[in-house]
Amino acid sequence: MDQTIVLVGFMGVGKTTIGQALARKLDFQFIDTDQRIEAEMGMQTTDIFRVHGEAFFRQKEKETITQLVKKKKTVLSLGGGAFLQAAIRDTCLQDGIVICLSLSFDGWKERLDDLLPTRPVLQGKSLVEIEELFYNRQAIYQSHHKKVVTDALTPEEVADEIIEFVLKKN
Ligand SMILES: Nc1ncnc2c1ncn2[C@@H]1O[C@H](COP(=O)(O)OP(=O)(O)OP(=O)(O)O)[C@@H](O)[C@H]1O
Ligand SMILES: O=C(O)C1=C[C@@H](O)[C@@H](O)[C@H](O)C1
Ligand SMILES: [Mg+2]
Repeated sequence: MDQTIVLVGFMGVGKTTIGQALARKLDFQFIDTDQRIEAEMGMQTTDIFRVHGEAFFRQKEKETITQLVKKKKTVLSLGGGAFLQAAIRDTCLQDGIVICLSLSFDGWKERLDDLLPTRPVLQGKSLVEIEELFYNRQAIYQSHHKKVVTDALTPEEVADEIIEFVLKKN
């Protein structure tokens, strides 16, 4: 099993944390696409949105993911909005194993304070608007090979469930 494992889901569901645990267990490389874009641009995501605009970020995100999903032995953690683009969904479903990480809104809300400063799409929104975005976004994450509900699981347990799935699949 050497195919790239792609983690998708809303901001803060645990893609980076779980992705790192998963990569360590599988001895795969871990790449977070937000971090990759930030390193290339030498700017934080919030500043990329502010200076260059969201459309610029989305284009960069598409180019970055299209290239990285072709790698082997990699866990790829996507930005929370990446699956808004059909081209990204298609390439990930074709070339990778797509795992959707899911969390209830109640569970997610507990992480909100940590996420707010660094997530441009949450800034300036009321809790009601954020909840609406949370539910509206769920449709795009339904393009996947496997969904894991993470509310009652530690990152290690989620990683183990993903490993069980990918080993069975191959
Ligand atoms: N299974 C879990 N149980 C408890 N806390 C978790 C779990 N997974 C992640 N967390 C915590 O939730 C927060 C958000 O996690 P993380 O940064 O990995 O999310 P993300 O999906 O990568 O977010 P983003 O899309 O915004 O980059 C972190 O503080 C992390 O420690
Ligand atoms: O959900 C989103 O639209 C985003 C999520 C983050 O991971 C970043 O990719 C960026 O802040 C946009
Ligand atoms: Mg992340």
